[in-house]
Amino acid sequence: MARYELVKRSVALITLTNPPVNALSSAVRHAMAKSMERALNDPKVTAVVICGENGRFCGGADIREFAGPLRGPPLVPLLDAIEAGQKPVVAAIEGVALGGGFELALVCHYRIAHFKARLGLPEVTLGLLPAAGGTQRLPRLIGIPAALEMITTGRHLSAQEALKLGILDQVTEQNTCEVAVEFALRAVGKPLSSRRVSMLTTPCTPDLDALLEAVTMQVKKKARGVMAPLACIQAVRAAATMPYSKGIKRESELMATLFNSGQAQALQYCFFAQRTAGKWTLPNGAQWNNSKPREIRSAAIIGLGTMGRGIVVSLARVGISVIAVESEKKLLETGKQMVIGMLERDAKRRGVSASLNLLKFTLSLQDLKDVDLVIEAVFEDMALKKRVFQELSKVCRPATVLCTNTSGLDVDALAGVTDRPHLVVGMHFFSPAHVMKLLEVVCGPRSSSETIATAMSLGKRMGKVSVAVGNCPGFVGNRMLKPYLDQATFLLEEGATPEQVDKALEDFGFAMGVFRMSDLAGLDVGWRIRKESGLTGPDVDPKNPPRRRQGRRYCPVPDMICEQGRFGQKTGRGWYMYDKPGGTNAKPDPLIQNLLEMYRSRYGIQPRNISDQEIIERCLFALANEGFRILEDGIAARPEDIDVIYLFGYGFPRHRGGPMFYASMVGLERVLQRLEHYHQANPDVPHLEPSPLFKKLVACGSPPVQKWREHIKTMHSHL
Ligand SMILES: CCC/C=C/C(=O)SCCNC(=O)CCNC(=O)[C@H](O)C(C)(C)COP(=O)([O-])OP(=O)([O-])OC[C@H]1O[C@@H](n2cnc3c(N)ncnc32)[C@H](O)[C@@H]1OP(=O)([O-])[O-]
Repeated sequence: MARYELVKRSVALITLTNPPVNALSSAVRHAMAKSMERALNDPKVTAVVICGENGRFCGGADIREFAGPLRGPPLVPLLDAIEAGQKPVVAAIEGVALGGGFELALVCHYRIAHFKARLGLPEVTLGLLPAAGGTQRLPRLIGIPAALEMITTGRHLSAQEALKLGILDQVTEQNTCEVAVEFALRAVGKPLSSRRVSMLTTPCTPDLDALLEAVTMQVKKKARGVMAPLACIQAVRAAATMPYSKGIKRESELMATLFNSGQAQALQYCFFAQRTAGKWTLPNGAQWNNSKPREIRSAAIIGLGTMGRGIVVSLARVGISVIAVESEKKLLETGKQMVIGMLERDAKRRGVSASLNLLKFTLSLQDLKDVDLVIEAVFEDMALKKRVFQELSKVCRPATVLCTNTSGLDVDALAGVTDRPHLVVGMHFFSPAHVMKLLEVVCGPRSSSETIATAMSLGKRMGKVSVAVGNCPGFVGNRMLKPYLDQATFLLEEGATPEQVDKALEDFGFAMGVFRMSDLAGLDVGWRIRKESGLTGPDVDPKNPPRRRQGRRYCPVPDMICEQGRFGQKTGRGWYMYDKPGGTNAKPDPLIQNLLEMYRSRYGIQPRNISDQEIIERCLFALANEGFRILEDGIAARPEDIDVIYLFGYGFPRHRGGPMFYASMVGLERVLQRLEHYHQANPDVPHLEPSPLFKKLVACGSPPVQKWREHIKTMHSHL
């Protein structure tokens, strides 16, 4: 857990050995404490160097240990003892120094880092604050403004930036440990008092109150309802206004409040859920660590609409050659100009040169004969997509992987028209594809494990959070959206307004309420799908009772809105009104208010006051209920996968953990009761009927999310 060696006859080299990130587990803290004691007591030792094995200094406290009681020596006294020691201690930072790892570096008297190292205090992203002295030492070292920014955002710094800020003493391109040992030898005998960061005086910040106020407003706006950044600000204020001994107490009080909060649990759950999602597994035993992905050097995108353009950019910026195909010259030219502009802006932002030489634009599918992988991103029309896949079968070499970016159509039906169903897989990107992190990899029943591995690995390479899901209408994300959207429109019928529903959801933490989000996405897509499935339009049987379709409650208000040409932001009118087509500033529209009033009076609906609690319960419990059905049907393998999809694709607030985690935090029994209550009032809304899996989990005593998998026995796993 920590290796102790004597090098150059007088330097104690202490190496943290806790792969993969040398987290400060209880065993590591114990070994560190013993090693430090030995170094400080050994007269042969004149200086100490601390480093981490496998090119990684330290990833911080062991997050897995947060769930249980504290075992082993606490971190704070251990760090204090290092700083107070009479022999110079040098941190040799390679890879990462994050969280407690960064705080460990801060108590060392000197810090040397490899030029590729990254440093930071990401505790805030886990719902915590740097409570091993970080909030008190860092402001003393680099001043309040820079420390505040680092601590409240959790941003990782490059070694060069850390050097400029005065965090590091030296950055090296050579072997960091060897450089640190030489440095330590030179430091022997030099006075240490000015190197003990806790003894420094925090540099004075003019207009401290105004700065703290401005940052407070900023974090409140960015992360509505999130506690940790606010606690971080209070802790940093203590560094500016209190002596170290008092500041450290304040830091620890604030940490205690955060540590036991539901928000910290949710955020830590998200950290692990994101990593769990990458570990896909199929019933036949194939999984992430035994299936080899194909190497993808070249790809083709068919269709240069919004999605296609974003996908081209995502591929080209990670160095993959892309052939972009359109059906008409004009569309090709427009798409080309837009892609080039997007790539140039992206490259400028990242300070690199745009990889335009990787792009080729063509009108001919014949040009795709040698590519490794194709992603079809044409209009959402099954007949059109089938034609494209048939054509691809003829044109592409037999080993080319064929992917579809459909947002909900049957991937296996497309596989069926090709000569290689095993090489067909869904890659469902989210709009805008070069920005949104989520990728649903849709596994058809015939997709081979190698094909799935290839799509998952390509997603990772593009910086996406990829989640493997089964093939059913809407897959996971869009399938769950239906009950959520239905509940929102039913609430309008019953007396709510779009702005009231949105406000309740935004106060809950969503970046955007459901109606604002629908306006952004465009209302016409859903309208077309409803028309195609006979829910609205001329094909609806006139004998259908009003507000009912296919034996279920149905709200026609979204259709009425579309019939007026209100398709959302793009037409300047939707659930809200905007200054102009393409405008983003949503304002409540009196016309919508009138429409709702007329609609209610036409159907004799007496509007009632609807509480925010009812809005949240009906929208989010219906969402989670569909998640249980998805687990039952084997479309998602784990609740973590569903949560990750909602966090990265649908703006679900991270500090609530995702719909499934949120349901477990509220208490499954309570959610079940509320769903039963709403279902009784709406027996014609099947989405409100609690799923059998949900009831089973409650009957089993509502186990924590991580244990649900043991209770899920799907008849047919689609994964
Ligand atoms: C009083 C105390 C105050 C201090 C508080 C803190 O320090 S709070 C902490 C502040 N520190 C942070 O917030 C840093 C959190 N960590 C990271 O940001 C990244 O892991 C990374 C940048 C270190 C490496 O990225 P990468 O893409 O190369 O690798 P990867 O991300 O895939 O991880 C590999 C494996 O390591 C696991 N694991 C990782 N870290 C920890 C941990 N601290 N603990 C336990 N486990 C950890 C991770 O789950 C995964 O496990 P799996 O799935 O294989 O079983």
